[in-house]
Amino acid sequence: MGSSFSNVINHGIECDLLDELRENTRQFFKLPVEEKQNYARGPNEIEGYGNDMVLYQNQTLDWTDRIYLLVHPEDNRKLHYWPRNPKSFRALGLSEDSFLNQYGDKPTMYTRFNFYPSCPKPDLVQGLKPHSDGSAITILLPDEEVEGLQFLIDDQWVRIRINPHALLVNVGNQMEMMSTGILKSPIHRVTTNTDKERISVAMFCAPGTAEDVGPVEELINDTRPRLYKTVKDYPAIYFKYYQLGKRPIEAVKLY
Ligand SMILES: O=C(O)CCC(=O)C(=O)O
Ligand SMILES: [Fe+2]
Repeated sequence: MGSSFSNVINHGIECDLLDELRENTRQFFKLPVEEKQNYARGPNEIEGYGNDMVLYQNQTLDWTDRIYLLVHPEDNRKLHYWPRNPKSFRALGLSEDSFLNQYGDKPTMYTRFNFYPSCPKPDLVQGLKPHSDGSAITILLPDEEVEGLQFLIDDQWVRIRINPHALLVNVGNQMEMMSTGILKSPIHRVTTNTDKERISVAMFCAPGTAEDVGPVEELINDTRPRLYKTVKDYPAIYFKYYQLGKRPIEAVKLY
């Protein structure tokens, strides 16, 4: 089976709401740095405003600015990281259960708002380095006008064309693990533009970190082996490997 992602068009979410989400994302990144810094990621935190944590010398950095928020479970939200400005940010459809209400007992959903400034040297630096997502499923709302997202398919980078009304659904590492490789989490990256900035909003959905995540027993048989370990808190493994430039899913492969 090839890489697993698809553009979903009839998703039932109002286009106006998606446009509003993009508009709020743009407005947030246009705020003065001092105001955005009010939501700055604390040391050793993954949530908040800012770029990658720098953990290693020679770590590849991305040409992007972002804010990353835990949305589910609701009780664990850290609201001091949630922008007060633009005003409607906190009230957005994000706070509804539209994506996750059938997703187990205590699933997690993080939302990452990405801003890629125009870049004078797009051949030297990427907006987001090649990776596959650590989620089970990612729902991505890309920029409605500026391209940049590319998937690695058969060793070729394939660009995703703009479809302003589509949500892109992407399989993450945890779905690859649970499906024992039937669904593969594709490698993707974001390129930059010399004269255009770009935004996107990525919602990462996954089982709760206290859950055991690994191949579903019913899928294992003589021809389909158990390819992955069963682990708790895969995101912790993911973050450690990712910034080293290694493929995190390698850490949980059995062979
Ligand atoms: O900006 C995009 O289109 C993709 C973002 C992405 O891959 C991510 O945040 O993991
Ligand atoms: Fe991604």
